Amino acid sequence: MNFKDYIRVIPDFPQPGIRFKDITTLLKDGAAYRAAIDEMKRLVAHHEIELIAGPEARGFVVGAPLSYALGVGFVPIRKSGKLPGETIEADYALEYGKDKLSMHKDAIRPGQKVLIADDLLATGGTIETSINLVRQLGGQIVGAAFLIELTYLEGRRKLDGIDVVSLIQYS
Ligand SMILES: O=P(O)(O)OC[C@H]1O[C@H](OP(=O)(O)OP(=O)(O)O)[C@H](O)[C@@H]1O
Ligand SMILES: Nc1ncnc2[nH]cnc12
Repeated sequence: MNFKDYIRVIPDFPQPGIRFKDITTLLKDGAAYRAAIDEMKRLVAHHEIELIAGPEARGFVVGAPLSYALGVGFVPIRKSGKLPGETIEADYALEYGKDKLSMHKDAIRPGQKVLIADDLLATGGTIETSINLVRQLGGQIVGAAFLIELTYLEGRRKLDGIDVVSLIQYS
């Protein structure tokens, strides 16, 4: 399946100059969505994974089905002010803005092997900060998996030493 055919590119969203990769066109196609998750599962199959962590909101629509497929837990990384328990937080910047991410302090047991999952790797700001939060809680990052990678933004550079896989690349 050519997954790129299912992604819609919208120019100048959410701000001028950004070519937004819209995954809703893939998500609404049941066969394509399932095939994409199955393929991501195949790409990470060599890792020993105990938990998947993914950032709100699109990281949930990739990370949660992947965790179901692998039979492991899912931990949400949320924008600040959304999680009800005690949290740790960190500021971050992404391709078109900045925000604050948070995790529950008891989300991860020290030493747990965690795969980070998100829909898209752009500058890597979101994932770098997600990884820092997971590590702060004692989690061991075993890899990072994305549906889409914007290779021209070189987000991988921020993920030095981490096995990064992506299903679709834009260069
Ligand atoms: O590599 P980066 O430059 O950090 O950009 C990638 C991030 O940007 C998008 O999230 P966004 O903050 O737009 O939130 P959403 O998932 O709630 O739409 C996307 O889902 C990634 O998490
Ligand atoms: N170009 C882009 N399209 C969709 N989501 C993004 N997140 C960061 N950059 C993005």
